[in-house]
Amino acid sequence: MNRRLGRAIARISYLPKTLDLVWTASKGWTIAWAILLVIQGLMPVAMVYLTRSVVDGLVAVMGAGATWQSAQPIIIPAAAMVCVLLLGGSLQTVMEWVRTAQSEFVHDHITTLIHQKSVAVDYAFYESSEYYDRLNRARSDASGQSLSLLENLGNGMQNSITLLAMAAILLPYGAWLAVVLLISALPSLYIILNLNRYYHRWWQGTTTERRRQEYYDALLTNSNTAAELRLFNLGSQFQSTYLKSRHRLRTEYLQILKVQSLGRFSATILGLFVFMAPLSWVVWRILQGKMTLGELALFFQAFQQSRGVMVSLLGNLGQIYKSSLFISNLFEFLELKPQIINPTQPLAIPKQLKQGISFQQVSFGYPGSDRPVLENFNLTIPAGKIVAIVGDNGAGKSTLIKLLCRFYDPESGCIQLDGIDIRDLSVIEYQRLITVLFQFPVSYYVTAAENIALGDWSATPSLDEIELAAKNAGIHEKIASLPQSYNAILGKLFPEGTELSGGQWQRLALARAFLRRAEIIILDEPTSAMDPWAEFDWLERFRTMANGRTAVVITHRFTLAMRADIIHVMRAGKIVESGSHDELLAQGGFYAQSWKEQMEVTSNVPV
Ligand SMILES: Nc1ncnc2c1ncn2[C@@H]1O[C@H](COP(=O)(O)OP(=O)(O)OP(=O)(O)O)[C@@H](O)[C@H]1O
Repeated sequence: MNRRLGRAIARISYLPKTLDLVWTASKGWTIAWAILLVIQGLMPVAMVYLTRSVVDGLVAVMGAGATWQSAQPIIIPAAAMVCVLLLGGSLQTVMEWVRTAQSEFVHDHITTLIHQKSVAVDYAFYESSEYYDRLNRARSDASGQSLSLLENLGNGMQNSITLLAMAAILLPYGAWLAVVLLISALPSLYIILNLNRYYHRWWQGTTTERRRQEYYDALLTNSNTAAELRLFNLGSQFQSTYLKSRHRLRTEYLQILKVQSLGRFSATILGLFVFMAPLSWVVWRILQGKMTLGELALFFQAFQQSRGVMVSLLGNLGQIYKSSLFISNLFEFLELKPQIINPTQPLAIPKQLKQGISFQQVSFGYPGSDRPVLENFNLTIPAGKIVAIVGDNGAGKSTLIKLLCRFYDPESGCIQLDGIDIRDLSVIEYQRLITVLFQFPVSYYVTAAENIALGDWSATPSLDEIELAAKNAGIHEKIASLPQSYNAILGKLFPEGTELSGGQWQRLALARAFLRRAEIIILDEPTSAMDPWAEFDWLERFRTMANGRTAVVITHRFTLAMRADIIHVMRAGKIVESGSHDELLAQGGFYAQSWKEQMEVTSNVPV
């Protein structure tokens, strides 16, 4: 019970934060919205008063005989009633406009916050399914829920204003009427809050399942999977998995809807019963001649409207509760704290590497895994050298790179750059020293020039610099042959885009690296999409770029590894052999054996 209360309070505590968020996103529109709310809140009360004046006036006219003179007192309240009705109609339109503008601003603000957080969190988050659940929950209609919360808060206030004013009107007829009205609301309130909590718990618990649906939807509709899906005839298989999952969620959701509808229906019936009691009392008073017909009209309108307002106030409270449950997901996401943080007093980054990089007694295992990938691991990468790391699948090569890029920190031991622990350096400045050429570089669907400029975007490189990088990487001719040359959009996602081959995308990535001019170059199977001739050409270009810089090449290709100054052979998280190509061949160990096998396979001739 205490825990439930604690959780409820924690969620309600997001309310001021949500208001702050909406306020920051759209100050002017929010003020306009608040003014409109107050005006709209007072309008029903005005209507009730005017109705009484009109009805009492009519009764008097009918008593005195209908003449122009006796009808005069009715004209002003009747005209005022028409004005209030007209105002109500036009305010509704203005309110819609204000709400739409406000929602646009709030949506953009929330999206910006989510984007900022997604970029700021550790890379490690992207390797955990829990993160995706959180992101999914945070994104799920966050702006809609914030505005719904605000709207319901506003409507709740508007309804409260109306209700208080109505209560004031009813008070002369007996305080018990207001009490009846309030008490009748309690069971409904309980039902509404519980239903919302139940729905949210279900929604939260099914996040992974909804993500699975999105995954299968993407498999069925994505260009990456289109070829294999057709060849392996996987369409019906994926569709059936998708539909099974949809069936489960749909059935559960419809069940919840049923329970919700029943709950709301019971609340309405209860409210109607409560309404009967005061109404019977009024009818009885009129029969006794203790109330006028105008008072009957006033009472009926006031009580009927109060009941309507009460129902909608309850709805507001339920929605506020529901939205705060959903918005808590957004704030929980925004509160995620990165583990890779800057030191309070970062040391100066070495201008040029002199000694190099060294892994010292590094131990590391992935979060949630009890098996370490590296244990007391030592490795030296001398400055200005090209070092290749070869090894079988799962040996830990990529893990090594992730540690070197500071995507993760070691559990023990350290990685040093010219003798400085990289944790003592500013993360951004340190990562600025590194260029990584991935096996599957990102294909940015922007222009060719922008694709290259992204290598050093903050320096706003000139077209000459971009062209030089493209020439160095051997992709200039291809770009120049496109009708719009460097302004050509690449990829097929957008109109008039030109698709490149895998090897051409890899060359474009090399051009980015040329432009970045980083001190440390990391290559993760960078030539996997190239034929041997292209690879040879690429390697020559890479050597030009790497000249004097420190490079780490991860590869299964021995034709690539053999060009490195030093080759390390990695197996099961350990370096088992080190040396130049010739030295390793002479050792006759694992490298020599693998070399022989690979040469036999590629040439089909025993070596
Ligand atoms: N994000 C992760 N979470 C948990 N375990 C992981 C993660 N990434 C890799 N591993 C595990 O760590 C071990 C080393 O993986 P790593 O990717 O470093 O190997 P690799 O040498 O690069 O392999 P390959 O040559 O196949 O790319 C493997 O057993 C793998 O299952």
